[in-house]
Amino acid sequence: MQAWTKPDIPVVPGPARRLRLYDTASRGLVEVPPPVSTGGGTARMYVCGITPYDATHMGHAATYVTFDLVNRLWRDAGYDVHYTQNITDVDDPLLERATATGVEWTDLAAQEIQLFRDDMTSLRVIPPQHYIGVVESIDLVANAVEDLRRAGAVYSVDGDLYFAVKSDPEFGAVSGFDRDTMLELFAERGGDPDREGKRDPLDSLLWRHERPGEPAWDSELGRGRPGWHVECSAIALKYLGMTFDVQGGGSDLIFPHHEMSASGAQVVTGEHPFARAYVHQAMVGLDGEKMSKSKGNLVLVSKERLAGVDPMAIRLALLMHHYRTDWFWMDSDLTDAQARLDVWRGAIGRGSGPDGASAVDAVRAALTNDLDSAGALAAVDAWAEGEGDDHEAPALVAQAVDALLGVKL
Ligand SMILES: Nc1ncnc2c1ncn2[C@@H]1O[C@H](COS(=O)(=O)NC(=O)[C@@H](N)CS)[C@@H](O)[C@H]1O
Ligand SMILES: [Zn+2]
Repeated sequence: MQAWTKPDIPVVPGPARRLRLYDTASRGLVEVPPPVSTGGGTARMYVCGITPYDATHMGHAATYVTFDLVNRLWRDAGYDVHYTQNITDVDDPLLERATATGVEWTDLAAQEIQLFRDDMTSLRVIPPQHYIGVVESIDLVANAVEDLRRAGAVYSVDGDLYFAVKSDPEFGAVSGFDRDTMLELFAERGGDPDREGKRDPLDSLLWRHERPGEPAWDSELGRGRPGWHVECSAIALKYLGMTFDVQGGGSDLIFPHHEMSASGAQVVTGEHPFARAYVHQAMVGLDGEKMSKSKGNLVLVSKERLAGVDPMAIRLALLMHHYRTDWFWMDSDLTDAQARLDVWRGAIGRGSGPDGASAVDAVRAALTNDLDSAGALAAVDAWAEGEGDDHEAPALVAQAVDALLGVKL
């Protein structure tokens, strides 16, 4: 699937810093890639993509901007970034929305994916090298299910194929949740713990056999369509391989999705871990509730753009919040962000300013410390409000704000 236009990324002089991120699995900061990475000069990341409807709300945007910071910091440190992102362009919620709105599910997916591309382009998010839809990967996913079957991890319930979670000794290592929490979240997030005939209520659907009126594809597994989690195991394994550096997504994916995707890949390969670090964006809400399609309380990037809001102000509004702290979207954030943008643009228009190299290092220090974006913004604020006679500073700071924060001044 076609991704989107890559923004230009200036090279910023001065020493880069190594990135540490909070890893959900080990509940601590980890350096990614590890200092003596076996991967040489490459850094590999998989970020779960959208299910293409109601795109792109500010929760989606927060997630993709967060992992764009990781991408930018790795490039700043000289890594060759291998970035893969999927698109869940066939799944129950998409089919339900298409039926509810009386449109062909393929048309809904196509228009929402295009909207997402436009939004990502306007927010200057660097596109993944591999932007992979499930529909174009049916054989890849079916082969992964076949691999799981050969590993003895698959059984059938009335023709639907399930993953036996007990086949992965590492199951539970991603989330660290207790069983009750797992059962509750599994039921809330698309699982079917109470289905008759399952060996373990937590076993997850790998392949849904064809039902009348539902899309289905021929495969060695029979006619049907993929379950949700295995798609991300299969796509990450094909385009990144095992033990890539970062598996990213929102915190609502910790369980079951990232747990199951990791387990599936671990059983297919017999290796672990699937990812070195599992990194999660906290939830963005509106008026006291999580922003989500099911609630319909969405603030869309495209709506703000069409209303004439500068996408760089939207990006700054997102960066005002730490990625690991749940927050609520406020229109006042946008006003504050626009004001900050005006101050910064004014400051780089001056002939000189305070020492540029130390301001840039302060931005690098904040961002590489678990993406302390608010700290990075404060460092630029301090530079913009200061006085000085460093004539190279305005250009240098503008380059760093563009390359590291993704904000074009
Ligand atoms: N309110 C929110 N705040 C922060 N992130 C969110 C929010 N809602 C969704 N996300 C994140 O946005 C990304 C896309 O969400 S999604 O459209 O529902 N799609 C999916 O979760 C699957 N297609 C992943 S394979 C996911 O990483 C999800 O965790
Ligand atoms: Zn995923």
